[in-house]
Amino acid sequence: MTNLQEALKVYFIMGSTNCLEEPAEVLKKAIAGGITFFQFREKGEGALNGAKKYALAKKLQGMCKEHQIPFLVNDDIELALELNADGVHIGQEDEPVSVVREKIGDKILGVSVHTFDEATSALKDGADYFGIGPIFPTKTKEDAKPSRGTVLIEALRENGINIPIVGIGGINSENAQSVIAAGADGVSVITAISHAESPKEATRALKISVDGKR
Ligand SMILES: Cc1ncc(COP(=O)(O)OP(=O)(O)O)c(N)n1
Ligand SMILES: Cc1ncsc1CCOP(=O)(O)O
Ligand SMILES: [Mg+2]
Repeated sequence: MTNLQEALKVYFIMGSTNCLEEPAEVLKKAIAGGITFFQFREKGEGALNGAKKYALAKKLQGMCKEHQIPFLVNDDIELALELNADGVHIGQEDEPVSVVREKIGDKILGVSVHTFDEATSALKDGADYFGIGPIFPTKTKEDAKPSRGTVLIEALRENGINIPIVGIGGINSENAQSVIAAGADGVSVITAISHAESPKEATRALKISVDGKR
């Protein structure tokens, strides 16, 4: 496996409902800007299902493969297995971490955690990395919890928990460095790239911010 900590730096999450143009076009531009990780998250009003969802996932996976970018599937374990994806991302309302670990073997398993207890359970049950957020307010996820800044990331690091962590929720090139400074290894974003006038430039700017060059 690639070094996960390093690979999580600029983590783009997207599905057709997040895009202002063809999803493949958006992904192509994000790849040109330098994303390091990708999650297919086909969710929300108007989301694709069945064969159409599979076809889009397959197309985006092919693009990621061409550029050696890990391709994860959000929530849908069966789709991830069918596609032989690099991994899955699940949250507290999805299937239990231990069950998913059993199903996916040594594929990458990302888990959303919101409290210290959720984090220690997920760690014990086989998570490879944590997604923590919303860090900042977001309109992208309707059922998101209130934003809580970077307190949980800081608490985990202060307690010696060194699993790879990405922050999520309302992150952009202006605030990404503060998430890294709190102890995250990377930032995961939807609209900062998918709704940008130039997804390529937005990705570049995020990368610079994560690398602390501004
Ligand atoms: C990297 C990353 N972190 C958190 C999430 C959110 O997962 P979840 O809480 O299961 O919510 P949905 O994305 O399924 O709506 C994520 N997808 N990715
Ligand atoms: C999926 C998810 N989980 C917590 S916040 C969020 C949405 C992030 O989207 P954005 O980067 O547009 O705020
Ligand atoms: Mg989920």
